[in-house]
Amino acid sequence: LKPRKFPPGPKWTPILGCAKEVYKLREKTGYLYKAVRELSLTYCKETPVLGLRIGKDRIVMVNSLEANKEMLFNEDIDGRPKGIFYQTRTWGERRGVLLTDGELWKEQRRFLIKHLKEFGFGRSGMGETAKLEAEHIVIDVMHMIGDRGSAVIQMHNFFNVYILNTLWTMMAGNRYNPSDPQMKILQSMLFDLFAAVDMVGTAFSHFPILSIVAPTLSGYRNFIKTHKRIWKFLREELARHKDSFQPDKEDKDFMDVYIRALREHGEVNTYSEGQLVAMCMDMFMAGTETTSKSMSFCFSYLVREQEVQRKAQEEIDRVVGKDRVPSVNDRPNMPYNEAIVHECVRHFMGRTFGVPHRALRDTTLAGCHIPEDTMVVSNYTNILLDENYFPEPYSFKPERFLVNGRVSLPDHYFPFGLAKHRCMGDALAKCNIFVFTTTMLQRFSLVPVPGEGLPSLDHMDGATPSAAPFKALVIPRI
Ligand code: HEM
Repeated sequence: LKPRKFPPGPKWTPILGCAKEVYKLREKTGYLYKAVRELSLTYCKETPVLGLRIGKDRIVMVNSLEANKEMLFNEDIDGRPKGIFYQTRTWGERRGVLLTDGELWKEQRRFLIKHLKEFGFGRSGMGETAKLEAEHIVIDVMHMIGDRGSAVIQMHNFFNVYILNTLWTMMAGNRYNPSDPQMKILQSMLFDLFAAVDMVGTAFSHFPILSIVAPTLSGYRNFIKTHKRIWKFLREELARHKDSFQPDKEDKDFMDVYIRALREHGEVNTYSEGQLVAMCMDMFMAGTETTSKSMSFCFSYLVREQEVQRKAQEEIDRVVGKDRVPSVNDRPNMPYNEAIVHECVRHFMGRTFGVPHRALRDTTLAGCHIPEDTMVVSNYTNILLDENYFPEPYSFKPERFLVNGRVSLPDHYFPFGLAKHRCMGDALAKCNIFVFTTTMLQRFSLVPVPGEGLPSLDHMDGATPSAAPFKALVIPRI
C-alpha cells in the first residue's frame, strides 16, 4: 500500500508497483530521465518530488532545486540503498565507500581521502600525473596519424584508460597502455554494464526473484560476469602488492598503505582485505566512468561546434603558446577552457541521476512523508537542463559560466552533489578534463569526418550516460 502522504505518482499495482508505466514511458522516450520528466509533469504539478514503486523498491525522485538541497542536507536521508544489486557487487556484504553508510563509510572514506593525498590526490601532484598522461595521449595520437597527415579516431571512449591511469597511479602505483588486452576487455565490459543498468537499479534488483528464474534476461548473469572479471583483476593487483610489500620501505601507493595498516593492526573495526578490494572497485568505477563520459560529451560538442573549438584554441595559443604543454596551473588564466569543463559536466550530469540515497528513518521531504528505507534520488535533469537556470540548456555554451571574463559558478550548479556524500573525486575529474582537453586542442584540431556528418546529439542511456559513439578527423596543428 502507498504510505499516507507519500509523494504523488502513478498508481501502484500488486507486485509490479508502477513498473509497467515507467517501462512504457521509457520505451516511448528512449531514456529514463525523460520518462521521469513525463511522469513528474503528469503527477507532480504542485509537488517537487515524484513517488514510485518498482517491484520491491520505493523510490522518490527529487525534482526541484530547493527539494534537492533539502534532501542532500537532510541527515535522515544520508543512507545508501541496501539489497541484492548493491551488495552482490561486494560479495553479498556492504563494503566500499560509494554505496555504504554509517560507521564503515565514515571511517573508510576518511582513511581513503587522507592517504590518497599522500600520493597527490587533491594536490599539485595530481596535475603532474594528468600532464604525464596527456603527453601519452599526444604520442598515441601522433602514432595513429603516422605520416598520413590526419587520422579518423573513435572518440566517445578515447580517454577512458588515460583517465583510469591518473587514479590508478595513486591507488595501485601503475598505469596501463590503452592497447593492453586485459584493460580493453575490462573497459568494454564496464561500458556495457553501465549502459545496461540504471542509477536506481535494474530488473533483478527491483524483482530479486528474477536473478533465479531469469538470470540472463534480468541482467543478473552479465552483472556477475563483469564483476567477477573486475574482482579477479583487483585481487591479482592485491596479490602482487602483498608479495612485493617491504615493511621497512616507503609505501608507493594506497594499496601499500592499506596493507601496512592490516599487517600492523589486523582486520579491526571496519578494516579488511575485502574492504580494500571494494574501495578499489568503487574508485575504478566511479572515477573512470563519470569523467570519461563527461569527456565524450565534451568532444562530441567540440566537433559539432567549431567556433567553441576555435575560441578554446585561441586562448590556449595566447596563454600557453606552442612550446610547452598546458598544465592545471594555467587554469586561472584560461577561463574559457575552464568553462568548457563545467559545461561538459553539466551536459553529462544533466542526463543522469545522483547516486541513490536511502532514508535511514521516517522523515519528511518537501512536505511529503518519506518512510524508512525509501530510496531517494536527485534528478539533476530538472536543474542542469532547466532553461530557467541554464537558458538554451541543450546548447554547448561555455560562456554561460563566464562573468566579466572570469569563471563564476551559480549556486544552482552542483553536479558533484552537496553535503556529506559529496563526490570525492571532483578535483581530479576537473583537473583531468582541463588538462586532457587543452592538450588535445593545443596539438590537434578535430573536425567531422568527411561524408559522415556531425556527431549525433543522441546519447546512450544507462547509469552513466554517454555521447553516442562518434568519430572525428584529427589533424595536427603544430
Ligand atoms: C565528472 C565527473 C564526476 C561527476 C559528475 C561525479 C558526480 C558525483 C555525484 C553526483 C555523486 C553523489 C553525491 C551524493 O550522493 O549526494 C558522487 C559520489 C562519489 N564520487 Fe563522483 N563524480 C565524478 C567523478 C568522480 C571521480 C573522478 C571519483 C574518484 C576519484 C569519484 C568518486 C566518487 C565517490 C567515491 C563517491 C561517493 C561519495 C560518498 O558517498 O561519500 N567521482 N559523484
